[in-house]
Amino acid sequence: MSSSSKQQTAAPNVDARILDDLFSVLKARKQADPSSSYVAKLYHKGVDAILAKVAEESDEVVDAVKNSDDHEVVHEVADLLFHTWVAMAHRDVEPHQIYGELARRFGHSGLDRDKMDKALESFGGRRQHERRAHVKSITLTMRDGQVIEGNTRDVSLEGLQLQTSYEPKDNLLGERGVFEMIVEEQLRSADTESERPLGLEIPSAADDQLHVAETVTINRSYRFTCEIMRVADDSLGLAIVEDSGVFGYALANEVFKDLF
Ligand SMILES: N=c1c2ncn([C@@H]3O[C@H](COP(=O)(O)OP(=O)(O)OP(=O)(O)O)[C@@H](O)[C@H]3O)c2ncn1[C@@H]1O[C@H](COP(=O)(O)O)[C@@H](O)[C@H]1O
Repeated sequence: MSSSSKQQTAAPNVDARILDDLFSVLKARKQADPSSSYVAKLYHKGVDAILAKVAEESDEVVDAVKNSDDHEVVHEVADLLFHTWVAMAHRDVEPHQIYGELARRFGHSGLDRDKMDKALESFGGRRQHERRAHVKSITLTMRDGQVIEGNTRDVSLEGLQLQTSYEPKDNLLGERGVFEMIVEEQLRSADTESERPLGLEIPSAADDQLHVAETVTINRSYRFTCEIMRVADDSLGLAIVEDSGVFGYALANEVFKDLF
């Protein structure tokens, strides 16, 4: 057994977290010797071989559901999920992106999704598949008490684009902190004009404590580690750090509820 596979002897989670456990192993196998690992051998054979297995397992799931017992269905669905995860690892698509997309869709039937997609298309269009035209006012209170006004725009599920007139912008770059997305349940009604301000305080680089100036009382709040980064020559973004897909869920609820 190769040393890297020895490392995976810890008992796996027997719930959905197994998908994350598995993905960690699949990522580790990118450095493994193909002779010691089925996954490494697949990577070595290349993307066509990986996709051929996904297609093969998909056919086997279809056949099992139509003609076999539950045990066989479970076996083949596990094969399909596994090989799909290998394809994702090959593409460096992380599980949380899938979770975030499913969260975005959560609670909306297929019809709602069409409606949602249509609403989004008329709402400044869907850019790069995940981008949503979306403006929320934001108040940044620096550790020295300086207040910076801005707003979030062009939101993707990985982060928020931050626009602020604060200068020099470079002073904010690289600052890490936690920001809280606060979702106002009572404002869900479609006829409520709501510029929901988000409270955000960026600490000085030396201070990782963050006191979020909560600016909206809410039913639900989510805290995310973020880092200020440059997203274009003249604008900043809040990159969500180590998000487990909850950001996508919170954002989906916060953004899409305006549309219904
Ligand atoms: N979950 C799996 C997993 N599921 C299926 N497989 C392999 O995928 C192949 C499936 O091909 P086939 O469908 O042709 O084989 P089969 O399933 O036996 O036969 P049928 O389903 O066609 O009837 C088999 O070789 C299985 O062993 C897997 N190989 C590895 N993993 C995981 O990946 C990790 C890394 O594996 P290695 O890289 O080999 O160490 C392991 O620790 C596991 O957690």
